[in-house]
Amino acid sequence: MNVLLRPGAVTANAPGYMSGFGNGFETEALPGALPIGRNSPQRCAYGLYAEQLSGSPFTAPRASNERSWLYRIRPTVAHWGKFEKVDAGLWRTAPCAEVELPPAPLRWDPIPLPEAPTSFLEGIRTITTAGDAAAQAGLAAHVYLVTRSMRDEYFYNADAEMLFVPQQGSLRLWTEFGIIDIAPTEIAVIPRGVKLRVELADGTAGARGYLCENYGGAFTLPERGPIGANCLANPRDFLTPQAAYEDREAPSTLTVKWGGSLWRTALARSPLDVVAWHGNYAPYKYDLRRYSPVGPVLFDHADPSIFTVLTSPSETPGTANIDFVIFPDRWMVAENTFRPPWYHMNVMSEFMGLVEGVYDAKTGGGFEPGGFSLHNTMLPHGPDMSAFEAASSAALAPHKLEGTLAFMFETRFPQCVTRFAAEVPQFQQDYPDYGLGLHRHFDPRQA
Ligand SMILES: O=C(O)Cc1cc(O)ccc1O
Ligand SMILES: [Fe+2]
Repeated sequence: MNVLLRPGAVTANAPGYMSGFGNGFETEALPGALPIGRNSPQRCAYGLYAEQLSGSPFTAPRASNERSWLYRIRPTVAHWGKFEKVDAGLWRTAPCAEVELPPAPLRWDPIPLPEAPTSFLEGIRTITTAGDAAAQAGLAAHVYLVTRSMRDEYFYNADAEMLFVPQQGSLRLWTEFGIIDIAPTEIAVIPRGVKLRVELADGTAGARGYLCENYGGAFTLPERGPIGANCLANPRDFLTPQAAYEDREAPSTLTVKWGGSLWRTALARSPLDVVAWHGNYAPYKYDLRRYSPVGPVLFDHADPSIFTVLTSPSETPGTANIDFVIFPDRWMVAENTFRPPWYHMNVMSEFMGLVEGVYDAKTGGGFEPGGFSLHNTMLPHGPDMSAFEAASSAALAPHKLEGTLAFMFETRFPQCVTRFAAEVPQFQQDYPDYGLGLHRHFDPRQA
């Protein structure tokens, strides 16, 4: 197995990563900490405890069976004090029908970082929820705002797997499995039940990004079908951290998101005490700039599913609980084609964000990096007037879209807007009208 250092950061204390999507990894921070050829020796090396973390039912088919074995200073149950419910701030969980808005396309300006010191746990702002967390179906789409690191504060999410999409500022995720550094244009996935704390990277005063809580089937790579064995997101570009542990005695807290609420207990030590682990249930990161898009090379605009990075399957084939789709740099070459997204209505609902640049369907302003939009189930949407007028009269030479990165959380479920999102000043009151400006071009005398 390849062991890689973070590209561009080959220093003695740079976290190390292992390459590959969904591999059976093995890694140890002390020599000999990992039992060889067995999971549960009578006594583990260094006096460690063995603990299994099951991300799928024991009996799931091999292709979706996920578990890891963790060798830790104490088992998780020894970190288990009395939990008290704490204020979840602006974090919401499906089902959450706080407000009812008329059906319309919705959009928001970027939400600024707060002045007050705000940790990752305090800085979650839920924008939409969909499905039902207890039924293990659906998602929540959030913005996170971070201006202070979690130090002796630890967290795990029992409700959902978490997909981080940084938009501004870098984060260091200290997880039970090792350390993950992420910056804008990268993503990280933290599986359900994995403990972590979220730090601002050195030199980062504040960080903002998008967070998708996936209540359903774990994210996996989409099938490539006739595309074949290469392109889109290639498995070797997914990086999982090598084991790293904290042996720290200090007054600490552990917060657990369980059943839509936050519960907290006091601890006397860090629970990130995993010295070695093996298995295929582990956090990972991926640089979206390594995505190799495949698209129309002669004419027409293909469905955005060609740009799927990760998919959370449902029980119905082809009907995703969530598709995570990106719109990265790429050449536009289609002949005699309206190249931006077409006007359409979709049974899947579409939450979109913009990491950087300009999105080709919205060139008239208003969809800014850090902003986001919601085109809900079966609601009409498409290019704004500026994008339509330019694209329908442009000379169709090959043209490169550069410095751009939009993304979509697309789900089979309708998305409910939270009260926060409906009342925040960044909610664009006039966006529902953007289509009204599209001119009539119809002339029955001219084909
Ligand atoms: O609505 C959007 O902007 C996302 C989108 C992009 C695209 O190229 C085709 C369909 C689609 O929903
Ligand atoms: Fe769309």
